[in-house]
Amino acid sequence: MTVQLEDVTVHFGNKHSGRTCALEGFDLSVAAGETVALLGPSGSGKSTALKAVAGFVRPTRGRIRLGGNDVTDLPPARRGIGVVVQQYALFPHLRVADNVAFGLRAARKPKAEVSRRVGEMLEMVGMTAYGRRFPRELSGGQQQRVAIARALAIQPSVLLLDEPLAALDAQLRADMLGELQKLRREVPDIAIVYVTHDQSEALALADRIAVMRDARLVDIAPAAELYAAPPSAFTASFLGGANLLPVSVDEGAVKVAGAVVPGLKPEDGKSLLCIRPHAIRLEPPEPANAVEDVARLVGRVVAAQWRGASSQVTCLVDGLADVVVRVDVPADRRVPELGAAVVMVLPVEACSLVPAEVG
Ligand SMILES: Nc1ncnc2c1ncn2[C@@H]1O[C@H](COP(=O)(O)OP(=O)(O)OP(=O)(O)O)[C@@H](O)[C@H]1O
Repeated sequence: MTVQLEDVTVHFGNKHSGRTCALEGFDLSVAAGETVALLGPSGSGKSTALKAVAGFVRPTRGRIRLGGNDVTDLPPARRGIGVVVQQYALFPHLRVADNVAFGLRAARKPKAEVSRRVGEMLEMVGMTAYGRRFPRELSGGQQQRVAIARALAIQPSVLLLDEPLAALDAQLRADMLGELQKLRREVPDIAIVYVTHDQSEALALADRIAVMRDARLVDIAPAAELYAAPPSAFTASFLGGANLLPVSVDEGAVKVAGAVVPGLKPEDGKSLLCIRPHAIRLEPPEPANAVEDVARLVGRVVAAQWRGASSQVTCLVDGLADVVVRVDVPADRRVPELGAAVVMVLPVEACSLVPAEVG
């Protein structure tokens, strides 16, 4: 079932308590079988958008449609949506199987159907052996799996997930991410909206990513496209921490700090060069092989952080005040000393141009 938010605006508070605009003119359409991640910094309006779809907040303006039907005025329980939030929110006094059965019983489904469906759901999330336990007797990851089983038991055609992995440690998060990928294959027709501030979750799960900032949608595109060719400076740095370097145009050539970026064509209104930290190579300052399709920036190392599989090295570029370049140096390459002069090699196929921020 398609989920549509049309020009949705949500204001909280009043003139006494102070008004917050949590969502402003928000448009989004999620097709049946599609997963869209809402990605953005804290307070950007992601949860509010999701709550508007679930019916937990009432839009100040705009409409919510499910399968083409206007549900803006329907209470949450009548929207037929599965919702999973960050803090599991299982009923503590009910056993696992009863938690999963809750929505089916509320809908007065026959006993045999309830027990068959609960069995299927627990099997799908690998929790068959835990049906008689109480939530407090489960780990965080197990509780979250039960929460997902409960949300899916009512066979919703829309599933809303609000930071479902945020309360889990790194290993569990990775395991659950795998489970969610599996779930998508098992319920292929469901529309999923996935709220996260974690770009790796968004990249792993979403068909499309909607990047949000200050109550608005900034960019929306297929995940790979948004990563490879971000349309805005904000998305470039939020998704993958891209470097953004000011360019000048000289006789039809794009230049960074006076160095030509061969093969890159100037584009109207785009004055920043975007390149990911892992795409840059560091070399000692020696004469270059001129035939390479690369830009070469001269500078020096000002900081280095070891991160296990790689080190992040921060460099300043000669001739570019106040601009730092972050470079990921893989563990098998030598990390230059602090203060060392280096050449940052920018392969042209990894460079794109984005507009500078306005306002
Ligand atoms: N019930 C509420 N009353 C008043 N203000 C609210 C309410 N809920 C959210 N807000 C405000 O609306 C804005 C958007 O909040 P929202 O929870 O949608 O952000 P978010 O992107 O989901 O953030 P996070 O990643 O921190 O959960 C914030 O400024 C928040 O303080």
